Amino acid sequence: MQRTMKEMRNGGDSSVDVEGKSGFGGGLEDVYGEDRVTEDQLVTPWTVSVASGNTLLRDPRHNKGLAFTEKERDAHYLRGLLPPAVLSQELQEKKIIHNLRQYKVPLHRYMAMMDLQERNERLFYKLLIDNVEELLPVVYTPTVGEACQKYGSIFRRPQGLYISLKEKGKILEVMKNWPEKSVQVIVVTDGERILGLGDLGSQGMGIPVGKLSLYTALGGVRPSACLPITIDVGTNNEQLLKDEFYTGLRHKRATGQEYTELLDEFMCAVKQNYGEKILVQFEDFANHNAFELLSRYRSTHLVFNDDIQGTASVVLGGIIAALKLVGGTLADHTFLFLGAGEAGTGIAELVALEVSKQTKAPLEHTRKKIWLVDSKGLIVSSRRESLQHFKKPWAHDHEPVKGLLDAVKAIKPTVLIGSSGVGKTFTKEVVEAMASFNEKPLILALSNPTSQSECTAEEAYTWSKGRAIFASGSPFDTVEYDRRVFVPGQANNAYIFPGFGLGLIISGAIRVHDDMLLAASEALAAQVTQENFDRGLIYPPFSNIRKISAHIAADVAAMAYRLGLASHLPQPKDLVKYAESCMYTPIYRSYL
Ligand SMILES: NC(=O)C1=CN([C@@H]2O[C@H](COP(=O)(O)OP(=O)(O)OC[C@H]3O[C@@H](n4cnc5c(N)ncnc54)[C@H](OP(=O)(O)O)[C@@H]3O)[C@@H](O)[C@H]2O)C=CC1
Ligand SMILES: CC(=O)C(=O)O
Ligand SMILES: [Mg+2]
Repeated sequence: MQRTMKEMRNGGDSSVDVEGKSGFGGGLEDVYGEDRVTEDQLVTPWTVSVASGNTLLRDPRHNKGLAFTEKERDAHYLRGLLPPAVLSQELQEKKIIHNLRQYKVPLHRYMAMMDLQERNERLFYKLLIDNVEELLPVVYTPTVGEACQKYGSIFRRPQGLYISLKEKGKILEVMKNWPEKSVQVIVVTDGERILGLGDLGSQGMGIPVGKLSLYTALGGVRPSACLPITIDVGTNNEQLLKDEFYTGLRHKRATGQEYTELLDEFMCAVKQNYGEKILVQFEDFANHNAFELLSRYRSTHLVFNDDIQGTASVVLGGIIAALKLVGGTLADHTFLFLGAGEAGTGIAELVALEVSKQTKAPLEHTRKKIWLVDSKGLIVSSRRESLQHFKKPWAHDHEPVKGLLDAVKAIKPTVLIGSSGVGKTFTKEVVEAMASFNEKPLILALSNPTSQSECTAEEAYTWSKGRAIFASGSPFDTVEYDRRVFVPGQANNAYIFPGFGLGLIISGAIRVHDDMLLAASEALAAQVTQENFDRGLIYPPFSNIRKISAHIAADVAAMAYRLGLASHLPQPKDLVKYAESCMYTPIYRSYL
């Protein structure tokens, strides 16, 4: 139904003249009952369909704040609703970054960024893209971890879609409540393993929201195509269950059939609502569900587990690049992991796969140079019977070894990878041992957030006497040691998933294949320049991430075509250019 502008401004009812009528307490008449209505009275919430005037200013997707031009102010009933000054997007950006820098507490910066995202989406993304190295630690790890821990008390406006056990049997209906119809990527969590912080239940929503912000900022996927979802089956976090501000279901986690049925209904609804090619990224599920979900849905849906597969791809990319610094081929190296869960075994398997492809040796053989330590010690064959299925391939013949230090001394790895979620586990003795038999030990402390990092950059460089090649999951500042400046890299799946997802979307891929992960690793490694290597880096700087993502997307898409998994035909000639041309840019549009 077409409405006049006056109707829209008056809330749609042309018979109501709001102006001039006095009401309660000396103000205007409470025409819509907003002041008097109680929760028991029924009121229909509704909104106008054409954004103009105040509605336009309150619509984050279209709001430009003071950047609305004089003509736009006239055309869209904005006169008087804004102060007279007209500010360019660049000037707005300058003001916001200045304001952000005044906040000394990282969580306050996070909240200011979330407010901006809810107020002016394009300005939020422009700011994030133009200041990516500065703002990534704010909207992503480490600050997003603290935000999730405190989500209940900082919660203002809901972001993303909540699907809880209460919605069982009507998930498709719930999904239809989401306002966007052309969704291409869903990031979903059930909140059970949020970074290295454990079970945060429904408060895990910060993670899909943060990851999808990166899909847009780093990978150029349109914000309207991104849907963050949290599945709430309860929480086993006693503190949250007692917290009066907790936002989720207040009972223990559902497991077994109840859990499986809910997830199954969810996965069916996703396809019914958004079609065959919707990408579902599983994020921060506990490992007892993560492997199972991936294997259940990988042959029926376009699914990707970021913690298992994205992490594997980013770490393999870093190791391939690091060979330029440490020497040898991938097959020459020996790997030891602290942590044998999603990240640890995911990386281990992809490294073994790449070595197998390079050397033509069978996978069972290439796994032999990869060792993992879990909370019970080195994974060895005598433990095989009691091991979870994803650890079994790594149970090699060796006498039992309890702690990490003894494992390092026994295995003598050239590459040490932390994926335990437990901070401070790469002790001085461990790093010194690595440096005692490696000229350039490669040390990756992947656990997030910073508090859970296996060691700091400073510790890695100092304890190895400046010889370690180091990267970590959460960022560390540069370190000065022995009058040299060391720049630690960030080994984080944020390098991979935005470009990887873009590659799947632009090729119309219908399934994810391991060869696509290998293609992404190689594309990432190829982006490391000699200048980066000269500074000891094994990852390119995040400031180039859009270009990096375009290259990753192009190579992932090329692999999708090669494997016959692409449905977007014909294949574009120049996939890098095509990927770039598909990327969302957040500059303001003209509304004239
Ligand atoms: N940098 C990045 O891009 C990424 C980083 N991560 C980080 O990696 C960490 C682990 O994630 P994920 O693999 O999914 O978690 P999981 O829970 O799947 O695995 C954790 C593993 O660590 C082991 N572990 C726990 N405590 C100790 C200990 N004290 N000593 C030795 N081993 C221990 C566990 O042993 P057991 O099996 O015996 O319980 C388990 O094998 C998290 O901090 C996460 O933030 C994850 C994904 C990406
Ligand atoms: C980075 C990431 O995905 C994690 O720490 O879980
Ligand atoms: Mg994760």
